[in-house]
Amino acid sequence: MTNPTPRPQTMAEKILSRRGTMAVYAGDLAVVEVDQVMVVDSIAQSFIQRMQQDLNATPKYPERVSIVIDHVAPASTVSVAQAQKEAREYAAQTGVRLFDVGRGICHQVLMEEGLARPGWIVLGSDSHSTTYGAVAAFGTGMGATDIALAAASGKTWLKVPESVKVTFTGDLRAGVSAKDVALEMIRRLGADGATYQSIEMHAGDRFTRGERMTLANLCVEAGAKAGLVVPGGEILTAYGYDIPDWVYPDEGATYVQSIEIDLANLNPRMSAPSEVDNVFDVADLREQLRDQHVDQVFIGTCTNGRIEDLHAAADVLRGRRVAPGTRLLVIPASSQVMEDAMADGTLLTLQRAGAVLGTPGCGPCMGRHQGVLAPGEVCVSTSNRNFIGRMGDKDAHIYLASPAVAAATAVMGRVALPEDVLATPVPA
Ligand SMILES: CC(C)[C@@](O)(CC(=O)O)C(=O)O
Ligand code: SF4
Repeated sequence: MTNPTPRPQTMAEKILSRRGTMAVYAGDLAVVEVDQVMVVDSIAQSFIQRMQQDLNATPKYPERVSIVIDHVAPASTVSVAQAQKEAREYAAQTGVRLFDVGRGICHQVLMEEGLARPGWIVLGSDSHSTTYGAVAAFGTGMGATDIALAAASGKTWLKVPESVKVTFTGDLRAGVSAKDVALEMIRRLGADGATYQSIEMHAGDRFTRGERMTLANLCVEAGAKAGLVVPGGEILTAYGYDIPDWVYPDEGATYVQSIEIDLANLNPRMSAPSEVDNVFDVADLREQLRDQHVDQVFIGTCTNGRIEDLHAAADVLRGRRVAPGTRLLVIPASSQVMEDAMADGTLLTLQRAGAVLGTPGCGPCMGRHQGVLAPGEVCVSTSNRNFIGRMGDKDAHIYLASPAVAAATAVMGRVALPEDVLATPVPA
C-alpha cells in the first residue's frame, strides 16, 4: 500500500498511524505496535493455551503484558481457583505482571498503574477496554487468540475504524453525572449505532479522569471499537502524562456521524431492562415504578466504582439507612479506591447506612458471585450492562444508573432521585 496523500486525521487515525509504519485512514489495514496487553482471569486459561500450545511462544515483551484476577475474585469454585492458579504459575514462569485477588478491576488497575497512556495502544481481553480512551489511548477488546498473537509478537493488526464525533456543550447541573452523559450518548447513538467505529468525544476541559473513564467505558455499549476522549482539563496535569501533540485530532478530519449533547439540559438518566440504550429520565421511571420494590442496589464496577462514585453515594446515604428489604452492595473498583475510601471515612459512612462491602473486583456485575439475582428480583446497578440474565436469573430485572441515583434508590427502596432523599433532613 503506497503512502496516501496526507489529509486531516481523527484521533484513531492519528494513534494507529503513529504506532504503525505509515499514515493510515479509516478502512485501511494497519499493523501496529502494542504498548500493553491485558488478560483477565476468565480468559487467562484460553490465553495460556494459545501461547503454549497453538503458538509455542512466550511474551516478546513480558513487561507489556498484565494478567488481572478480577472477574471472580476471590475464586468461587474449584475450577475458577484452578484457572487462577494456572494464571499465577504462568506469570511466575514468564515474568508478566500479575495483579492478584483484591487489587481490583482490570481497567481501573491498569489506569492506576500508569499502564495506559496518551497515544498508546492497549489491547484487553475484555470488551470494556475502550475505557483507556479516557486518557487518549486506543484501548480495545480482543479475543484470546488476538491477545496471544499480540503478546507473542508485540504487534497486532486491525482495520482502522471510522470515527463518530460527539461534542459536549454546556455544563452539568447538580445531581447529573458522567454516567448520565454516557447513558444519553448510548441512547442517542443506539446499541449498535457505532459498530466498529471510534467514538471521539470532544469535552474541552470538562470531566475528571474518572469521569472520562465512565464515558469511554460505555462506548462499547454502542458497539464501538474505541472511545477516545480528546485530552483536556485534569489529564493534562494531574497524572503526569506527556500528552503528545500528535494525539489531537486535526481540524477537518472526516467523521461519519457527528452529534452534540447539551449537558445543561440533561437530567439524571436510567437504562431500563434489557438493553443499554433503553434510556429514560429517572423522574419518568420513578413514576412508572412507584410501586416497584427494588431488591438490590449495586454500586461498583469499572464504570462507576471509583472514589468519586463512592463519595457521590455517601453524600446521599450519610446518616440515613438502606430501606428494609433492600440490599445495598458496594464494591470498590480497586484496592487503592478501597484504601482511599477507608481513610476518608466513606466506607464507614456506607457501612453505617447498611451497605454490604465487597472485595475490590467485578463483584456481581456479570452474575457469577457476590450478589447474584433471584428470579423476579429488581436491581439498580451502576454497571454498564442490563441484558437478560446478566446478573443472575433470566427473570431478574436490571436498571443502570449513576451512583447518586443508586444510593437514593437504596434509601427509598424504589427508584428515586437524590433530591427525594435529601429533602428529608437526616434523623437527629
Ligand atoms: C462477562 C465479562 C467477562 C465481561 O467483562 C466480558 C467483556 O466485557 O468482554 C463483561 O463485562 O461482559
Ligand atoms: S466490572 Fe463488569 S463490565 Fe467491568 S470488566 Fe468487570 S465484569 Fe466487565
